[in-house]
Amino acid sequence: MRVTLEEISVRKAGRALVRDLTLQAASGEVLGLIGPNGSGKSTALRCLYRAIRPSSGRVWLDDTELAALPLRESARRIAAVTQDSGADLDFTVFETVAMGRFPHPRDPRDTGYSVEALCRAAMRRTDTTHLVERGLLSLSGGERQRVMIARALVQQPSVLVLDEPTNHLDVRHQVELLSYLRGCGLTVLVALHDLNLAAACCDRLAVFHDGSVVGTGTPSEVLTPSAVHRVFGVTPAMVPHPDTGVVQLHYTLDPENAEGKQL
Ligand SMILES: Nc1ncnc2c1ncn2[C@@H]1O[C@H](COP(=O)(O)OP(=O)(O)OP(=O)(O)O)[C@@H](O)[C@H]1O
Repeated sequence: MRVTLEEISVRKAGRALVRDLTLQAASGEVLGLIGPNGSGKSTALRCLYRAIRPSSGRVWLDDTELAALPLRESARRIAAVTQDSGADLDFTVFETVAMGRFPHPRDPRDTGYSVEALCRAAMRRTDTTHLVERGLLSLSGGERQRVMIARALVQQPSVLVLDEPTNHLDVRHQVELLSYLRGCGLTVLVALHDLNLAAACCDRLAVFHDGSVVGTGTPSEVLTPSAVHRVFGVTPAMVPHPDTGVVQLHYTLDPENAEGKQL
């Protein structure tokens, strides 16, 4: 399913959070959203999973305008894993994962077995089976994040939206998740801060800066030293990955640079 954000603007308290933002992910493409803190990545994704309504512009799923779809219908097509997903849900892991079926009408012939099988498969994929009886609130940040990804998979969407899905994950689970995203065949829009993971995982990247998209292209087209310096204010060294050839960034830590700067 193709996803298009067309000239989206979002205004809050008299300020534009994103401005005239246009973005397209082809069907089955993994599109990475990268950019500094506050550049508008989450705001753009929120318009897609309908947590906020754009002040102007349109969102399309193939040729259907998102705003014309009932919420439940769009929830069948789009699953979102957000930065704060599940932070306040007092349910067991299994109950939480099973909530992914909520947008789907219940088939009267469904004995519950197929839903359970779907949940078990999603928990196996996200390495959360051993947590099945645990309360969500008792989990670590990374465990909870993997449970929320399992819930999104159980939704069986065509479009997967993930906002910083790796931020609590250890390196093994980061690699497993991003490997899954690369091969899953769904249209994926994923905001990532780690540019090396973004380069390894994504077919194309959209670079956000100050509420606008300032560049799109393959990782090697977009991640040039000058572009990274312009947008992020750091100058990395670039080397190709020895096995895949994908561009990788290396940073030099310079204490001189930090003097007088506010973090
Ligand atoms: N509800 C809101 N009211 C006012 N300003 C907001 C609101 N939500 C977001 N913003 C502001 O909009 C800008 C874009 O925020 P957004 O969360 O989209 O950025 P981001 O690129 O996802 O950042 P990060 O990488 O830090 O997650 C920021 O300056 C943020 O403070």
